[in-house]
Amino acid sequence: MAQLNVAIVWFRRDLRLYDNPALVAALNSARTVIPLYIWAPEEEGQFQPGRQTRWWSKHSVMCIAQSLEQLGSRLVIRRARESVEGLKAFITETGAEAVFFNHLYDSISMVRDQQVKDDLRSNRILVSSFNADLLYEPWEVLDEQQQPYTTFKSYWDRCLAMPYAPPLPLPEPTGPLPAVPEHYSSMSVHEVDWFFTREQEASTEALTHRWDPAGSAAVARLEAFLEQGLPSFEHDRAKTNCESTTMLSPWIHFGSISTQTCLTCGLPSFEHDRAKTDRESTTMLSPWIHFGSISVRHIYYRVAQKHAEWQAAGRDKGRSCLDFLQQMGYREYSRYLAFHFPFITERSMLAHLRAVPWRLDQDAFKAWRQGLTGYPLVDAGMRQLWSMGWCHNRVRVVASHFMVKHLLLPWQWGLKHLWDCQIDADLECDALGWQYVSGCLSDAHPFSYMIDMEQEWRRFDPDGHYVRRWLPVLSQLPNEFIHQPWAAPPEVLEDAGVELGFNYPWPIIAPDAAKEGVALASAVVERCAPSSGSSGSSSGTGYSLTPHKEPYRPPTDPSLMSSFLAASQLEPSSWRDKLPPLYIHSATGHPLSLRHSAQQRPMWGPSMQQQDGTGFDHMGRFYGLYRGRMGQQQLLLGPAAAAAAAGAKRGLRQGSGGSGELSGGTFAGGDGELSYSQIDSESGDNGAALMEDVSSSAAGSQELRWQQQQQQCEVEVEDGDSSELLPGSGGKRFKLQQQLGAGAFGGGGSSGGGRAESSELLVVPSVSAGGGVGADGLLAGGFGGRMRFDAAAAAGGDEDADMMDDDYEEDEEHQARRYYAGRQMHGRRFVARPAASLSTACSHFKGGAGAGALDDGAVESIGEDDVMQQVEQQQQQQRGDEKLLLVAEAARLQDLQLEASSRPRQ
Ligand SMILES: Cc1cc2nc3c(=O)[nH]c(=O)nc-3n(C[C@H](O)[C@H](O)[C@H](O)COP(=O)(O)OP(=O)(O)OC[C@H]3O[C@@H](n4cnc5c(N)ncnc54)[C@H](O)[C@@H]3O)c2cc1C
Repeated sequence: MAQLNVAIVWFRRDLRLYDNPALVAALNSARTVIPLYIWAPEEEGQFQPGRQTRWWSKHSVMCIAQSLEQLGSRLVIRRARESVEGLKAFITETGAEAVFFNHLYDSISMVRDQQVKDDLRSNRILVSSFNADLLYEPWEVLDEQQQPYTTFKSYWDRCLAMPYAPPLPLPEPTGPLPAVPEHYSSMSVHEVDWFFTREQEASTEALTHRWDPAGSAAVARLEAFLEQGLPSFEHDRAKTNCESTTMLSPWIHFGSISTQTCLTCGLPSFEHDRAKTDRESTTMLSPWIHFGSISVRHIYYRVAQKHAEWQAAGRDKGRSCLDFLQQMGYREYSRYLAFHFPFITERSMLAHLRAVPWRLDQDAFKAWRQGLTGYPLVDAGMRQLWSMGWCHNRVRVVASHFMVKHLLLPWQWGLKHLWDCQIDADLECDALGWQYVSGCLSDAHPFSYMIDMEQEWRRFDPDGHYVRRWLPVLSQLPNEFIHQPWAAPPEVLEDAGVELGFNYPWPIIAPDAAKEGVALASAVVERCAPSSGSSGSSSGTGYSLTPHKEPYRPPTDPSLMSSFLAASQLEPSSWRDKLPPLYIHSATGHPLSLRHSAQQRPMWGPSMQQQDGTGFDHMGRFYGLYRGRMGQQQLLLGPAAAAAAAGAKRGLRQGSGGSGELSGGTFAGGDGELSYSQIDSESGDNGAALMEDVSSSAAGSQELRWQQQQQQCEVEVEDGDSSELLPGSGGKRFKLQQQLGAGAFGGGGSSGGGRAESSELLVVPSVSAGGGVGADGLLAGGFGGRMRFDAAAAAGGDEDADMMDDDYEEDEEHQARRYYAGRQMHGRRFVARPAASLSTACSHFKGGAGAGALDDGAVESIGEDDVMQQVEQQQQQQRGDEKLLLVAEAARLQDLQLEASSRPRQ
């Protein structure tokens, strides 16, 4: 019987109507129940939602708002800097007497929720909170001494043996809900600033084609999994390609699904299928689970129900069911650890693991993020992640393990990167994953353990299907070499069109060297390990059980490290010198930092290797789709185009990565992802603030610009024929004092050309188009420089590739038309599209279009008239050498500005 007049249900990551105890309690307590959602990302500090999560939040909130409306209620959406303030203001406005919400377990939420309780209770407001996220609350599952468990097995065994079952999922309220009075204003979902910028929002548009955040979609996925995936989960879950798991995590996270719906899709084979990388062996439900769109209790009981059905039918699928539930158990455990040890997002659970002498190498980190490590399984995973925001758990394990062990990069960096780019980004699960792969938990492998990469690919992607899908540049390699292109004989590589160091990197580190590095680092760690039973550890496990949130510490604890160094009589610098060398490529193919040049491998091959644009670019990134708008025209561009497009827009801080990542294929190779690499955790800055700082990340690399500026690179333009560069072509040549063509043009745009011929940059019309004529265009280009170079040659050239600049001046109309034609050049056929000419006219798409020009089919719906119209604009804007000179000058100025803004802060 309702006793109160007005109560508020505060929705967070429990975005569903069924199995929502806070909603039920409110409905039972008050005559008017107001569902409230407060968007206050800033209060999450450095873990405020990443780009992908923002997209999901928006759509998830839209779904719950619709569901509430269907029942006669209304979701009130408010914006606040801090939820507490927003909540208090709304209570004052409504005169609410009670607030109901469901628990969250990350440290930021726990602190905030406690503050809410204290604040409201001191104002005599009733506050009640409930468990809607877990089978058991963390404080329910304790050992005999009433202490938390610190190994998963002991924890999960206890959960399975609990004397009482997890709460049954509550049904959805039936009948109409109390109406929310009109005068309580609400933002519409579209008014909320979900994203940092409009460009960022646009960059997530492609997610719409991949994901449906509605709770009903999660339920459908779960049901399908229970029928098709679960029976063989025990064997197949390691198939990493994609859908062998539920992908329910965001729904569950936001609470939009309940367990009943979940339990019928891939469950029967879960035990066999879940680890296979080349097909759908797991549920892929993680994003829904994360957002609570699906309830974990619903999943739990649907699996149990399914198990009972199979048993009754004489089918023994117990192993698969248990294996699957164990995955859910890991999620439970992540919250359990976060509750009892709230520092797990920042510090190793095992104290001595804080002594790992990390490499702190931004270039290596960047190569890893961009999928340019030269290890196909790792690179494929990172590209899938960029493209979909999701990849199979096994791939996450392999990729993160590679980062931590092969590259010796601090796991906290990886955690933040995944936080930014995963669609199911979930702080507790993310932290648990990283703590495990880094050996930071007492039941994890020790730090010295390294997974056998060969065994991984033989087991999880034996035929290379997964790698072929996400690294099309390697797709023609025979199975034998698909996972180790470096081992293929030259003729095999040539037949497959793979040019190591050019369209796919050499391995960033040799396996033996990686082992050496880990052995060295392990020596430090072991030295710092507490002896069994020493103080500071719990039960001899080495755990530091400090039960409160500790302040952030640098990845390598200096005090631990210095004691090791003192003991071993090593200087810090000499220690670092002992680490094995890395070979690093940038996204633009530029050798960012080639240390140990004596051992340097051949990096670059001939420039005309690129095929005729059937779906991948010169660095092996393949073309998907990027949707953009130019006037009324809908554009579909490849990732290079997207990269450039994003890069072209000055002030679009996250640059090409933002666009690239949505480009359907893989990531675009831009620097959007720099946002996290730039995060200085110690300062506690968040992604948003730092994106502002990464102003030079548009299309090229901050490092490049910085380096270039150091070397005072100058650009000059020379008239004349560039036949040495490209027989028969009549392009313009930019001479760079240094080889840093990329830097000279402020972006990847010109880097292809610049790098291709070492110190010379051939400027052909499409490069000027793509590389940028006009201020914005200077940042255009992305990594497609070389492609534009080729494309331009092909597009403008005759059979002997005779082209460009003169024709360009004299006959732009003719040239524009020629972009439609396929051309022969050096025996290769190029199909050049109007994009090249389009690029010159559209300030937003300048660079990309140039790249798009090569990409057969990447540009759609561009009529010839449009091209001509754009050429007209182009004629007005840019003419010949003078303009190019201006461009060069503007580029230099821009670099100066970018350099100033990107200079490391003091
Ligand atoms: C370095 C690293 C980072 C990770 N970051 C995240 C993250 O941010 N968000 C996230 O949801 N998962 C994370 N995981 C765990 C795991 O990779 C995903 O949960 C899983 O791949 C999701 O796919 P699925 O829904 O098909 O899983 P299924 O196998 O179908 O499992 C069903 C559900 O169980 C949970 N689950 C499964 N495996 C794990 C696990 N190892 N740890 C915790 N929960 C699990 C998820 O909620 C998942 O949706 C991370 C793992 C690693 C190694």
